[in-house]
Amino acid sequence: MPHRWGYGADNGPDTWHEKFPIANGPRQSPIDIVTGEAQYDPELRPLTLRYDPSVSMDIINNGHSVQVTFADDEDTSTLTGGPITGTYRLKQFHFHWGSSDDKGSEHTVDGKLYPAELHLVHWNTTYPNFGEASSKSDGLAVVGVFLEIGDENPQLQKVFDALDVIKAKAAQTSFADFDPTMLLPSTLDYWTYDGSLTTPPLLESVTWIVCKKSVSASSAQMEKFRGLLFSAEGEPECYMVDNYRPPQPLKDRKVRTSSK
Ligand SMILES: NS(=O)(=O)/N=C1/NCCO1
Ligand SMILES: [Zn+2]
Repeated sequence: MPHRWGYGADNGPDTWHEKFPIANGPRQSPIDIVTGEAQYDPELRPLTLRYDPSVSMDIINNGHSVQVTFADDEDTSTLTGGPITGTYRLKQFHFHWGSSDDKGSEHTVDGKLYPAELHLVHWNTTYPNFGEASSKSDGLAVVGVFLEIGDENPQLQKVFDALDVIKAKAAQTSFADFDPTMLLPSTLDYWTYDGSLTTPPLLESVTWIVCKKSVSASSAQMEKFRGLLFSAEGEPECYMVDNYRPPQPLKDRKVRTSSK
């Protein structure tokens, strides 16, 4: 059985470079966002996120995260504007979280870790599909949203309610009519930089768009993420926690901001 990547001691982020040498590449993600270093760029446009709930399909435990997938054969759920040119289609969203509320996000802000981070993954429609786009330098755009501990989030609750039936790796269930717009913060000011997937194959094809404003989740809701398993049915149970890659070197990159 191949030695699959994960977040454990013997297959975690520090080992990924063995099979994915790009792990030490020039534009890896996530990064620590040093707010004082971010450059305001007046040419950055507002984000336009137009999502159609009718194309949400299912929710799956893929062994690394919980992921909601969307039908992406038409421009029904798209990202335009912001730092990108053209139209990017929503493929899926997923989360990263910690074993406790003091960690879990992938990006950090002035060294601050959030309890979780939502990633909305989009691909550039100048390419035929996600797979092709994922190997191009401008192929993907991921919108990151931080989750903070606060009031219970009724929109997120729909995701949490589905988790009980997808506890083990590879489990999935239908997840129709979900509008991811409801997961977005009230204002869409953002930081942006050129980066990579934060999970293998770590391809350097992502324009990162990290929202400045976070959304809330209650501690009880956060606890529900931690009930998921990295392991499949019949395997020794391994709880899905700390499924985040730590910040990587900024190297020769600048972070821009859409607002002063
Ligand atoms: N955490 S991430 O960079 O969004 N990773 C992925 N992998 C496949 C799609 O998004
Ligand atoms: Zn992610």
